[in-house]
Amino acid sequence: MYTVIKRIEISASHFLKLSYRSKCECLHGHNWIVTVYCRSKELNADGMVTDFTHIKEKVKDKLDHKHLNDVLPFNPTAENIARWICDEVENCYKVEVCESEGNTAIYEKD
Ligand SMILES: Nc1nc2c(c(=O)[nH]1)N=C([C@H](O)[C@H](O)COP(=O)(O)OP(=O)(O)OP(=O)(O)O)CN2
Ligand SMILES: [Zn+2]
Repeated sequence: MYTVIKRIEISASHFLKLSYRSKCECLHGHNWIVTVYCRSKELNADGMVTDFTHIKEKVKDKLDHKHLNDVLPFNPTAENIARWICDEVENCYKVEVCESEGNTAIYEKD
């Protein structure tokens, strides 16, 4: 089994729609750290699990310097973002989304 791990930094704003009062309902931004894990039993014809550059493009082109509420069709919590990235990237099985040093969400496929 081969594994590749790609770490990506993103600056983006968001606000959360919540069922309770929270400061996070107000527009604010983070310097997000996203770590994408991909794995495969076999390498492709190029000798890769998934190209690091393609992983970066999928995530960064869509999210960097964007307002996440405008570009994602769901409430942009760290958990939902991790799930969305995992579904977007070829061979991805796990994504960590860190919105600040103390706040990390992880999505992993079963
Ligand atoms: N489970 C989750 N909880 C929260 C999320 C989330 O995505 N998943 N997101 C937020 C907000 O985005 C907010 O920006 C972070 O909240 P909070 O930790 O309260 O604020 P700070 O980063 O400023 O941390 P301090 O400890 O207050 O310095 C909220 N919750
Ligand atoms: Zn936030």
